[in-house]
Amino acid sequence: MGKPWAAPGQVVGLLGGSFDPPHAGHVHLTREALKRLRLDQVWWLVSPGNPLKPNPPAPLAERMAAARGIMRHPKVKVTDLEAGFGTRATADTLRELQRAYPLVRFVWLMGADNLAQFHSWDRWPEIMARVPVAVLARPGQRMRALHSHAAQRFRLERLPARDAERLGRIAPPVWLYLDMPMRPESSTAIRRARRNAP
Ligand SMILES: Nc1ncnc2c1ncn2[C@@H]1O[C@H](COP(=O)(O)OP(=O)(O)OP(=O)(O)O)[C@@H](O)[C@H]1O
Ligand SMILES: O=C(O)c1ccc[n+]([C@@H]2O[C@H](COP(=O)([O-])O)[C@@H](O)[C@H]2O)c1
Repeated sequence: MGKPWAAPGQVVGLLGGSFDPPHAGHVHLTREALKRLRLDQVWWLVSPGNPLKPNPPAPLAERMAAARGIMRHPKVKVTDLEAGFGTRATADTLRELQRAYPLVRFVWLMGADNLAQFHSWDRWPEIMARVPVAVLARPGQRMRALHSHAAQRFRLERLPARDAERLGRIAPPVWLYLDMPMRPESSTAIRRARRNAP
């Protein structure tokens, strides 16, 4: 796959995930982020494998094809950039992206469940230092996320949601939590339902 392109100064949201499989919750998060954060683009980073998940996901090509099938929007690109870089840890992926696209402004997007365990990610403060972070609501995760270790440690760097449009142009560390109409889908639930299907 060719590398995606962004013009100098563009603000590009990054949604990293296993996408095993991709679902309507991912699409919803992406559309909300595009609109609320005024992003020029969103790039999905379909992960070769989450470093914290012991079981390997479905083959990358399968997840890429499914992601391209479900996420159709002119401003969204589904990528396997991490496979190309040979990175798994997000801190490494961001370093490579910033090296490859020095004039692009990246914003890390994630669901609230990921903020709740963000402090277990490899070199997570480096991620906060590299890019603004937007955390989007996910059912049942609001309190866990907002009381998480990462939220507490970076409480002074939290931007109010009303300033969402500015997030991508503020120097990190900076983050915000965005409430939005929530979607219940999860890949775990879909995999379970498929396993139990007759
Ligand atoms: N329904 C949803 N609402 C909001 N964010 C979501 C939703 N589903 C996934 N996300 C976010 O999308 C990103 C990628 O998610 P991922 O591919 O792990 O899907 P998942 O449904 O959480 O998978 P799994 O159940 O296997 O952990 C993560 O930041 C996650 O928080
Ligand atoms: O860098 C890490 O240590 C790290 C630990 C857990 C998850 N991540 C990233 O978080 C994103 C969401 O992962 P997942 O598996 O929950 O979809 C994906 O881009 C992973 O690579 C990254």
